[in-house]
Amino acid sequence: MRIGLFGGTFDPPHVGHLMVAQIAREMAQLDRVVFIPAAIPPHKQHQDITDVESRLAMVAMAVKPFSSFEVSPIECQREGPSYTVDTVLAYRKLYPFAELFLILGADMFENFPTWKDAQEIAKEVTLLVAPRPYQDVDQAISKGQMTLSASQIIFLEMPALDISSSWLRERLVAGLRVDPLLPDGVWNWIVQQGVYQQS
Ligand SMILES: Nc1ncnc2c1ncn2[C@@H]1O[C@H](COP(=O)(O)OP(=O)(O)OP(=O)(O)O)[C@@H](O)[C@H]1O
Ligand SMILES: O=C(O)c1ccc[n+]([C@@H]2O[C@H](COP(=O)([O-])O)[C@@H](O)[C@H]2O)c1
Repeated sequence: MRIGLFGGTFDPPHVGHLMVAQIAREMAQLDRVVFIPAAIPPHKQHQDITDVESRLAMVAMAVKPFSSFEVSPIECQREGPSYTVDTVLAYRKLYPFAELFLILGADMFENFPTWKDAQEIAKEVTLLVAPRPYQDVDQAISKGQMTLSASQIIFLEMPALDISSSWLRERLVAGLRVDPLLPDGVWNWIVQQGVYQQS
């Protein structure tokens, strides 16, 4: 079994996330891609982040049409910062013989060496790195303080998609439409729940 783990804040999930997951699935022949919303993303200011139940609900809606995609609440059930090493080791325990992959954008790849127990993570997974605009991956590699062999990294072949949750949030808070860039159902849910309405 080949499992892709795709962690993120997903505040909100967008079509960029779905396309990255699709290309990862194709290029690494993944049987499953597991989207894992971080309860407390270690490198983000978490007081500004939408509650994890709402993000989990949005991701569940986003993956629904895709039979190989699923969402896991594993990081929502843990106390404290959502460290990827804990998630990877939990999956290793659940699936001792699976090939594990970690999907991440080039921005995250750049600071991967600073993650908690990055070496431990790198022992367990192959990294699937998606391009992001303005992010030079070669430079990211040379900046890294840890050595990853070429066989530990697969660069996803796709155009860099200039879509981010933060830009979508800015528009949502301003009351502007973003539905063309949201997965099916997510826009209606956001409007119904008033998730990004300014208080
Ligand atoms: N458009 C995109 N192209 C490639 N990778 C992406 C894209 N958007 C997000 N990712 C990757 O998906 C993972 C989860 O990202 P996250 O949920 O933080 O979305 P984001 O759009 O980067 O959010 P924000 O703008 O709030 O930082 C990260 O590894 C990130 O690099
Ligand atoms: O484990 C870490 O030290 C670590 C540090 C920074 C980010 N991450 C993970 O990287 C993923 C993307 O993070 P973010 O902040 O872009 O949503 C998410 O799953 C985070 O938990 C993990």
